[in-house]
Amino acid sequence: DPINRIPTVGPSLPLLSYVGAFRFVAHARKMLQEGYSKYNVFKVAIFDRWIVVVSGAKMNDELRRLPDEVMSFQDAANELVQPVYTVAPDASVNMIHIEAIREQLPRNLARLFPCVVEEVGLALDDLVPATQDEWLPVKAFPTVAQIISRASNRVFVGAPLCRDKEFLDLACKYTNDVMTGAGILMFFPNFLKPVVGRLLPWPRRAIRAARPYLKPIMDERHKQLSQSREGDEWPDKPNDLLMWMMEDAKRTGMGYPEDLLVQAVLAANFTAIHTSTITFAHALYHLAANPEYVQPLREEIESVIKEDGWTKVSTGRMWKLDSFLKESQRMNGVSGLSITRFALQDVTLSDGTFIPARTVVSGAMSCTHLDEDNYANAAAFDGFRFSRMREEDERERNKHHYVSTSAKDIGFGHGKHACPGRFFAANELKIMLACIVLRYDVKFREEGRRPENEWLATSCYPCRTAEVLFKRRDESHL
Ligand code: HEM
Repeated sequence: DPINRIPTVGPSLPLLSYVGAFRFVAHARKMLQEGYSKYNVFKVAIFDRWIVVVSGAKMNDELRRLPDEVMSFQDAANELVQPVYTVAPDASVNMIHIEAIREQLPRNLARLFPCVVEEVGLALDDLVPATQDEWLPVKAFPTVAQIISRASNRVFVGAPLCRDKEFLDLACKYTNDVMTGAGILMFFPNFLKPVVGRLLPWPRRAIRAARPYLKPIMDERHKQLSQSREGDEWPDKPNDLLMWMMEDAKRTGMGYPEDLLVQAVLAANFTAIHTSTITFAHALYHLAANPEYVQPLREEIESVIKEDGWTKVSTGRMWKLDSFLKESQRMNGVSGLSITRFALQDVTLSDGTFIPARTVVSGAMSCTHLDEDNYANAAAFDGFRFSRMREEDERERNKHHYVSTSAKDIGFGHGKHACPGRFFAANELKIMLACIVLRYDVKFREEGRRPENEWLATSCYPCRTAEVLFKRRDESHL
């Protein structure tokens, strides 16, 4: 097997590779770093396959440039997540939510911005009811997940459903179940995945449970849509992902595919909640552990809002806020890997490495982000690293935005398949961080100490049990 010629981190003999796969679950970060330091291209074992990992910015660029017919993004997602069994059977084949996330969501961001500001404010009122008198301990990770799912669903299905606690719990649980399902299937060889996949109960249960929440809304909209002619607007027509998908379905001759729409709403929740929750909790922990960032952030946010109000455009002038989130994502990320692809044919890389067809290949994200060749003092959190770069060099002014990607900066992937939800995610996370900075002081009980990240295979979670202490600020001067 030509894959044996690629150097391995961990044991490489057939049975011993399972030992490597177990080690990878607990020590992925170390093993990726070991491979990155030693090799241009290396492989690690997971339970059902090898993953070939490329090292460094140059190789990331080479990987992302390979066309879909050679290195496929979608086939990699299918192989690793098995979405037909873990996400939703129909929405994984007919991905109407991806089309809407790619096309309509970015176009509507400015119009939806005030809705997200309102929803985040209301969610904080409910979930973080801190006073000025004493510190309120808040279990940060699940609280962030609730806020993210509420704000995201404001844009996916609108109010009041986005405030329904049971619907949001369902969406968050579904997101975790998708990850559990994908984790379970990884233990089985390819020929058994369809058998075991069909036995996973969660997607079916979630689709059944979500239907009664969505059906009345969809029926009402369908009625209105049937009565309106192409191009006609009805007063107060909702402007959200569900509406865009329903219009698309009508336009493309699918009619009113009820079940597909329910699945697509859930699938959109999966893509948005998991990644955004992890990313925001990482940033919140940096803020709580590093109070020196609070004042400069407050000054920037307050002065921009005072001058120009709070809009998508004015938020673009909050360079420090943007930089803080980007730096947090550089240091932590959601995964040790990015730009993950599946070879549909044999490929020889520029360094001579031969990759046989049907191999999963990926870029070493965390190692790229912590490489001194790419970032000075890379191991240190420097919240205003990117805003300084924009200020110091005029030519750099339009680079280093949170949403920009490059071969050195692959937190949102890079190239044709770079995350299409990142423009929305960046807005949402900036609104959340700004609201928290304006309303509260935050800290950890053990001041200045950020809890260790929890790596589970390639996933890089912030500590999921940590409490952040919140105290409401005196806002009478605002
Ligand atoms: C901070 C939060 C987020 C992070 C860190 C993130 C990260 C990523 C990454 C690394 C990829 C793979 C890119 C590649 O391999 O080149 C991706 C793809 C994707 N993301 Fe995100 N994402 C986030 C938020 C979102 C949100 C909020 C949505 C939806 C509204 C979304 C929708 C998608 C979709 C649909 C894809 C697949 C793209 C394709 O099919 O080409 N993401 N994301």
